[in-house]
Amino acid sequence: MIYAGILAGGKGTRMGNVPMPKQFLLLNEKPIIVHTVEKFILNNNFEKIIIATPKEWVNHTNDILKKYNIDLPKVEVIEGGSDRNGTIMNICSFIEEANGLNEEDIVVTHDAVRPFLTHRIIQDNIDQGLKYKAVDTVISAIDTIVESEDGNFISHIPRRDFMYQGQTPQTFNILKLQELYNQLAEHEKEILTDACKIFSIKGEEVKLVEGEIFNIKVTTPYDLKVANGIIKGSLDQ
Ligand SMILES: Nc1ccn([C@@H]2O[C@H](COP(=O)(O)OP(=O)(O)OP(=O)(O)O)[C@@H](O)[C@H]2O)c(=O)n1
Ligand SMILES: O=P(O)(O)OC[C@@H](O)[C@@H](O)[C@@H](O)CO
Repeated sequence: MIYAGILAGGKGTRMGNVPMPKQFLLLNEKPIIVHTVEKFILNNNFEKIIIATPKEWVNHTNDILKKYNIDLPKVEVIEGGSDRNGTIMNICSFIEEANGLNEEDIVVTHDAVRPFLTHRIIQDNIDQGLKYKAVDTVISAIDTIVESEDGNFISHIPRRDFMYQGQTPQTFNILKLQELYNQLAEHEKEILTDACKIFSIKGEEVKLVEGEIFNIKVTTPYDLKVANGIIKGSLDQ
C-alpha cells in the first residue's frame, strides 16, 4: 500500500518569535500545512495520509482540518518524534500497528512546510518508490558548492554538475527504512540531516526525481515573504 507521511513535528525555532510553529502560520489566509495536505488529498493513490505534529498541536491540527473540510477518514493526526527522523519512524510504527506491513508498502514523506510541491512530483515519487527502495527529490545546484571543514578555508570544490540540492518528498520502502534505521548507532543518527542519508550511509541506492525551484522549505521569516510572493504570483497568472 502507498502512504503519505506529512512531517509537521517541528517547533520552527528559526522562524523567530511567532505565536505557533511555522506549519500553522497563514499563507494567503490558509495555514501552510493545509496547503500541503490539500496537494496530497488530490492524489488518489494514498491509503492513508498521516500527519505528525508536536503532541500539544494534535488537537489544533484536527480542528483546522475540520475548518478547511479536509477531515477525511483517510487523514490521521499523530504525535511526532523528538527529531525529524524520529517523526518518520513514528509514522512507520503507526502504519505498522494500524494495518501491518508488507514488502511492497511505501511511504511518501514530505515536509509540512513545503506547500508548493506539485502533483507531478508526488506522482514521480510514487512511481519510482514502487521500483526503488528509496527516492529523493532534488534540483540541480545553482551556486557552486564550496566545502570547508574548518569554516575558514576551502577544503574542496566539488564539480557543480554532480551537485544537487535535496528537497522533499522522500519516499521509502517502509520495511527497508525501519531495518536500516534500527542498525544506526547514536553517532550516525546525529549526522543525519534528512532520511535519504539513512540509505546513503549504509551504501544503499537512492533514486533521484526532479524537484522544482519553487518547492521551497519555509524555514525563516524571509522564506515566508518568498512564499507569499510565490502564492501571489500564481494567483496573478
Ligand atoms: N521533530 C521534528 C522536527 C521537524 N519536523 C518537520 O520537518 C520539516 C523540516 O524541518 P525544519 O524546517 O527544520 O523544521 P523545524 O524543526 O520546525 O524548524 P527549526 O529547525 O527552525 O526549529 C518541518 O515540516 C518540521 O515540522 C518533524 O516532523 N519533527
Ligand atoms: O532541519 P534542516 O532544515 O536542517 O534539514 C531538514 C532538511 O534537510 C529536510 O527537511 C529536507 O527538506 C531535505 O532538504
